[in-house]
Amino acid sequence: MHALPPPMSPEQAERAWRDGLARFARDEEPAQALALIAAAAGAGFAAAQRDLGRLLLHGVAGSAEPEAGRAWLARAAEAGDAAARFTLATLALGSLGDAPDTARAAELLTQAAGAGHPAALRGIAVMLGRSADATAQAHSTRCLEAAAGAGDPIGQALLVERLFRGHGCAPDRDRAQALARALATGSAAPLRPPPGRPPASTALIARHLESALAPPPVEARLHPSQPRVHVARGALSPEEAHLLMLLGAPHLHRSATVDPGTGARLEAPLRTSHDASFDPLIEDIGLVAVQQRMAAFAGLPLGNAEPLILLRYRPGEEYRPHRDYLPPSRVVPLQAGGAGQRAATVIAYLRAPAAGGATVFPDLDIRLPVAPGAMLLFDNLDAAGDPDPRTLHAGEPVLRGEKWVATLWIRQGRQR
Ligand SMILES: O=C(O)CCC(=O)C(=O)O
Ligand SMILES: [Fe+2]
Repeated sequence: MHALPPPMSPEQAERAWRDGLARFARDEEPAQALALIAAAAGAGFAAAQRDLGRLLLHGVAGSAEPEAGRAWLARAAEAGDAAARFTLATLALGSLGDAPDTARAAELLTQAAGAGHPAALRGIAVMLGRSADATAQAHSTRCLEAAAGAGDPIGQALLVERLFRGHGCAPDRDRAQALARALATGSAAPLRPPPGRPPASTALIARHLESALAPPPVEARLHPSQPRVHVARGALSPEEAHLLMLLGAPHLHRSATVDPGTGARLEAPLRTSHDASFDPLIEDIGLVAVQQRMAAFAGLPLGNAEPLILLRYRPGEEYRPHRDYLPPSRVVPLQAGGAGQRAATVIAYLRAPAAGGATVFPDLDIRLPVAPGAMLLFDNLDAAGDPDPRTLHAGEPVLRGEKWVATLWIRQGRQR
């Protein structure tokens, strides 16, 4: 008979959890580190349950075990852990390809925000900030103030912009500048502390989440029949565009293409931009909502999408004429249980350069200048589901300023 391990006291559990995290931070003995955190989780320590859940979800010390990960996160959330609630909210919104459950996401977000969780407060702020309604705007600014006050650097950067432009609040350039200076020097700025209760009701948040996931109305059908080339304007709020840039900027690197023969990474003149890929596991409500909206615009589930890619073009940089569908050697067909071809591409335009950078389709005689906040959808396959060579397209060289976009390549079948 196996002897059961002796029960852990809460103090011992906390010590095991901290020890496990420290070992991860030092990059030593991940299996032992995981075992320590698992022991603390088993003893009922909520923070350890949350971290174990996230480690299993990410597959950090072994292969990913998403179901077990979710179960541990649920236990931590039940015990009141705000960060676990926030992680579950991003999952409920469908970051990993589940059908979105906005009511559940709103409930979890409200709870996490009520406990002062910075990213939850920021997520609510960005969602409510999409609305022109004055009450929603006021709630939104309060949440952003609270996120910034709780030390969230992205919330602080968004708040600077809001104060500067007077979006959702009175413009206050002095305070915006003081805050920007304080952030640049890393000193603590005078900010409002996080709230002791939820800053907006669950019902209000659920309503705004619902509309944030809905497909934007098509404004122009530049090619109405297959392959569709459709445009929606004002599909992203300026704050959402800024959020994507802030989240991805630290991870930008020189774009590369893949050699179709060898699969090797090539820094080719085809694509001279910088890019960053958003791992679907990144926990951010605004990031999930934008991706859901992009997928909905294409009429395909987000679960079929590859990771969203952020692209930045500086003067002289371009994406020369290319097609987005993959060489047949890199496609596992649907019938073989794979995700199939890249059925559609959705591009979200985040920032316009001062000159240049239009997206063009030479064979369809289409030219789309960059309009921040717009989304472009095009099919890559013909009506029979085969690659359509007429989808040849390019990002023209940027002449002045910077062009930022985010591209979602969506497969025929489940990818996430
Ligand atoms: O930047 C552009 O205008 C086009 C981008 C593009 O073609 C892509 O990301 O696949
Ligand atoms: Fe492309």
